[in-house]
Amino acid sequence: MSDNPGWRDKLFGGLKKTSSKLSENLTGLITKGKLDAEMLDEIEEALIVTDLGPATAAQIRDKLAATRFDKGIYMADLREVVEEELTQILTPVAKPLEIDAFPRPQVILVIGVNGSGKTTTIAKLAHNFLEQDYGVMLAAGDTFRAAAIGQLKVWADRLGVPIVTGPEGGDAAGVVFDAVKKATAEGIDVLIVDTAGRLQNKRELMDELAKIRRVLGRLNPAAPHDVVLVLDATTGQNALSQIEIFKEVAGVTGLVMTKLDGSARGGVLVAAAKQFGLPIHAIGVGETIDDLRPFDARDLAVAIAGSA
Ligand SMILES: Nc1nc2c(ncn2[C@@H]2O[C@H](COP(=O)(O)OP(=O)(O)OP(=O)(O)O)[C@@H](O)[C@H]2O)c(=O)[nH]1
Repeated sequence: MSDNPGWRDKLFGGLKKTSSKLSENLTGLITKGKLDAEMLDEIEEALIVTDLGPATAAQIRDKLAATRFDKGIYMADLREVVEEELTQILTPVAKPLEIDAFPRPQVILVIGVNGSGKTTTIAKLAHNFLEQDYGVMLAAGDTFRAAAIGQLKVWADRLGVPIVTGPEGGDAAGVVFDAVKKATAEGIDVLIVDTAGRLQNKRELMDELAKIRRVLGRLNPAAPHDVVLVLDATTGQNALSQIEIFKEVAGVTGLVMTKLDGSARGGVLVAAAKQFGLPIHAIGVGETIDDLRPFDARDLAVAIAGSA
């Protein structure tokens, strides 16, 4: 990935809202007294009302109970435990998208509700793969909206990568079929496929994704190699129900969370990791092409705990 020294500032600056929310909830609870059961309850409740999720809150409570009970506790101690536990939850899921499919191309289906940052994420992924010298092609599988096709075309032009499109309202599986054939013929390494994000009509979406899968499977039984769900951090707990639904309709293999710059709800990434254990490939920290970063567990833990 390109050297973009500003991204860390963006991540830490962006997650400031999340960490401040956590501090606000916790500061009032820390007194000079020793850590007792009542204080543990209050800390757990304060953690639950952030977006980290009840299971993470319970884990942090247990750790505090095991290591600090009946001892004096300060905000710095609490931050340290939060950072440690978040690192422990996030480390196993931090997995960049690797291009290792043989035969090529590796087919990456990108799914997510409209507005989640799907198109921008596709462009950012393409940019990252180009920087690693992979040949990239895009497929406009969201045939439902002309705007989606147009937007993806603009990115393809900007990046200088080929794109396969079909008419608005056309058959998405047909576009994907053409794209795989073309990508194979041209020796492309990575084919990134945009898909429709119509959760309003779950049945239709499920049918469409199933059809895309069938068509892909006919050309290459290993495809799609990745099914990446794009989630918008600002939607908070709603992101968790989206994972639930898309897992059912599309067989999600990994996550990208966007808009971690400036969301007070970034803690939801931890809740997602704890609840689903799906790989987290990358995070979006802004609107420009360089703003997709590989997911680093410790950085995120430190940024949320505010312990930097
Ligand atoms: N701040 C910020 N904005 C982002 C990020 N990722 C995407 N966006 C913005 O979010 C908006 C929606 O992004 P799109 O990529 O168009 O989202 P989409 O899911 O394809 O949405 P539709 O085009 O409605 O299907 C755009 O204004 C993007 O610039 C991010 O990581 N941070």
